Amino acid sequence: MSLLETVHGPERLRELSAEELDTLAAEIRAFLVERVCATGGHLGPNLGVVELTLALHRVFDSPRDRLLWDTGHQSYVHKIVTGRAAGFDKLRRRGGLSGYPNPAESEHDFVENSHASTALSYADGLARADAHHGRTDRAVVAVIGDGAMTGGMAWEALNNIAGGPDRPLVIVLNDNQRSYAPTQGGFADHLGELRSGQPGPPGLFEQLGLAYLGPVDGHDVTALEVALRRARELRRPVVVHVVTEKGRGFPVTERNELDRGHAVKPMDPATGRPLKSSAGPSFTSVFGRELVRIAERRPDVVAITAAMLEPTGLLPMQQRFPQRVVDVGIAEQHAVTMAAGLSLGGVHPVVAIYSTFVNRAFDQLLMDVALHRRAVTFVLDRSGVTGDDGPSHNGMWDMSVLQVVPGLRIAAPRDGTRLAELLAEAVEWEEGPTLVRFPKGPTGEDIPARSTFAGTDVLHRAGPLDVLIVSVGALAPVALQVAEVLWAQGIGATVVDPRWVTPVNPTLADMARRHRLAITVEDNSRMGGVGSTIAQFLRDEGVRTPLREFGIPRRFLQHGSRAEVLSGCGLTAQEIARAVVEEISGPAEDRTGGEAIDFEREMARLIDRERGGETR
Ligand SMILES: Cc1ncc(C[n+]2csc(CCOP(=O)(O)OP(=O)(O)O)c2C)c(N)n1
Ligand SMILES: CC(=O)[C@@H](O)[C@H](O)COP(=O)(O)O
Ligand SMILES: [Mg+2]
Repeated sequence: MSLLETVHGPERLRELSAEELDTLAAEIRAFLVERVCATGGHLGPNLGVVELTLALHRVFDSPRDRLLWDTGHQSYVHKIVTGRAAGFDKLRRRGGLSGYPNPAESEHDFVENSHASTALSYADGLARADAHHGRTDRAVVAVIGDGAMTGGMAWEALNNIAGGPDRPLVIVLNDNQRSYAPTQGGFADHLGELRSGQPGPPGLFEQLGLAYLGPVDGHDVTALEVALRRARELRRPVVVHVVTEKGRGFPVTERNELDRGHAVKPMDPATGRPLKSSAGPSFTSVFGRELVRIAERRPDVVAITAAMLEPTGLLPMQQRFPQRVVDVGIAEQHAVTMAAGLSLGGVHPVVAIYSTFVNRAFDQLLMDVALHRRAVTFVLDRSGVTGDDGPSHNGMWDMSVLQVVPGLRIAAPRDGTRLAELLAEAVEWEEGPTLVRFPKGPTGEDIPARSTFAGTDVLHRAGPLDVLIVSVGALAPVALQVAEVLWAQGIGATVVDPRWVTPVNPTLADMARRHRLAITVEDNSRMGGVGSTIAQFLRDEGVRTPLREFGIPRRFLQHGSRAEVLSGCGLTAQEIARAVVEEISGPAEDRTGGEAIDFEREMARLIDRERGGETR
C-alpha cells in the first residue's frame, strides 16, 4: 500500500517522518500527473505546492485554523490530503470534484470563488471576526501567488491588515515567479531582491509594518515547517515568503516556458500530446489572427491583457508587434482605465479579457471609458457558459451587466467569419467603446446569411410567419435546429442574427411585427440579457407580437461540460421548440390581410422605403 493510500485526513501527515514526507510528496506528484493528464486541469500550479501544502497541514490544524487558497486553482494537493483523492477521476466533471475549493465538498474548504487576489480580504475579515468574538485559539492562513499579488485588491487588503490591530494572520506568499507567463512589474522586481536574500534595507512588507519571514525554500518541508511554526507563534500579521517552482517534477510542465502547464488539456503524460484532436479553429485563435491583420494596417492599435496573453489569443500579436501588447498583470481595473488613458493619447486599445473577469472592471468601463466616449474595443473571450471551471468562470453576465452602459456597442459573432467582420467593424468605430463577445471553444462551420436587412442577417426562412427566432452569437446552430423542429410540426420560422446586439437594431421591430411570436436565444443570463432589451424595445415601438426570452436562469451553474451545462439551462433545440409549440398552439391570428406575403421581399421594400438600409 502506498503512503498516499493511508492519508484520509491531515492528522495522518503529522505522524510521518521527514523521509516518509519526501516519499509522500513523490507519490502525490505521480498521482497529480496521472489524474490531471487524464482529465485536464491546473497541473502546473499544483505540482508547485506539494511540499507547501504538506507543511501547512502539519503546522496548522484545519479546519479550526482556516486555510484560504487565493484563486483556488492550486488546491488539488489540499483536496488530496483532506480525503478527496478518490474524486480526481471526475475532476471538473459534472457531479465530480470541483477544480477549486468548494465548501459543499469539505469542511476544510472556505472560498470557492476563483477570481484572483481576494484571499487577503477574506483573511482580514475572518481575523477581525475572530477578534470580534474573542476567539484566540485559531489562525487564519492565506496562500496567495505572486501573480495574484499583482491584483489591486491584494494591496487594499494589505493596507488594512498592516494598519489594523495585531491578530494571528499568516500570509503565505507562494512566489513561483509566474502567473501564466513570468510575473512582471515593480513588485515582481522587489520579490527578486527579496529572493536574493542579500542584506539590505527592510523590504516592502516590513516597511508596511508586517512581519516578514523568508525567503523559504518551498520544496523543503522541514524548512517550511520551521518558518510556518514561527509565523504561527508570532500571533500578528506576517508574510512568509515561499519560493517554489511551478510545474515542478514533471518534464512536460517544467519544459513548458509558455505557462509551465498552468491549465492543461487532457494529454498523454509520456509525450505531452493532447488526447483529443482539435475541433477546428477556436474563436480565440480567429481573434488572435484577425487582430494581427488589423494591427498591420492600423499602427494606432495596441492590445492589453491582464496576465492572460496566451489564453486570450494575443500570442500572435505579441510575436508580430511585441511593443504593442501590454500585460498589466492580474489587474483588470487598471487595464481598462489605462486603456482609457491610451485612447486619450490617440491610441485605439483592444482589451482582451475573459468575460467573467470584466465584471471586476465595470466601473472603469462605465466611468473611465464610456462616460468619456473613448474608442476602446473590448474582446470578451469565454463569454457564456464555459462549464468545467465552475460557477465563477461562466461568462454569463456580460451582456446583462454591460448593456446598460450608455454608448457601448456590443457584438456577438455566430462564427469565425462574423468574428473577423465584427472585430474589424468594432476597431473602425471611433465614436465610443465597442465590445465583441464569444464563447470558449471551436467556431464551428460558418453560417452564411441568406439575406441581410439593415445589418440584421436572415439565416433561415421556412413556412408561414409564425415564429421569429432572434439568434444571439454562437447559439445560432441551436436557433436553426429550433426552426427545423418547429417546421417538422408545421410551424414556420424565420431565424435572424442581429450581429450587433446593442443598441437594438430597429429592423427587429419590423420583423417581429410580421410574426405571431418572437423568441430570443442567448448564451447569457436571461435576466437583463439581449432578450430583455429587445422585449423592451418592441414594447416601446408598439409591437404587439409576444416575445419569449431563452437564456441562462438566475443561478450559479455547477461545473460540467459546456454542452451539459447549456442543456441543464434548457438551452437545447428540443426544449426551446417544446416551449414555443406550447406558446403558439393557439389559432393563427392572420396578420397578412389574407394574402401570403414574401417576407424578404416585403422587408426589402420596407427597408428601402423607411430606413434606407442596405439590403442584400
Ligand atoms: C481576476 C482574475 N483574473 C484572471 C484570472 C485567471 N488566472 C487564474 S490563475 C492566474 C495566474 C495566477 O498566478 P499566481 O497567483 O502566481 O498563482 P500560480 O498559478 O503561479 O500558483 C490567472 C491570471 C483569475 N483567476 N482571476
Ligand atoms: C484559474 C483560472 O482562472 C484560469 O486558469 C482558468 O481556469 C482558465 O480557463 P480556460 O481553461 O478556459 O483558459
Ligand atoms: Mg505564481
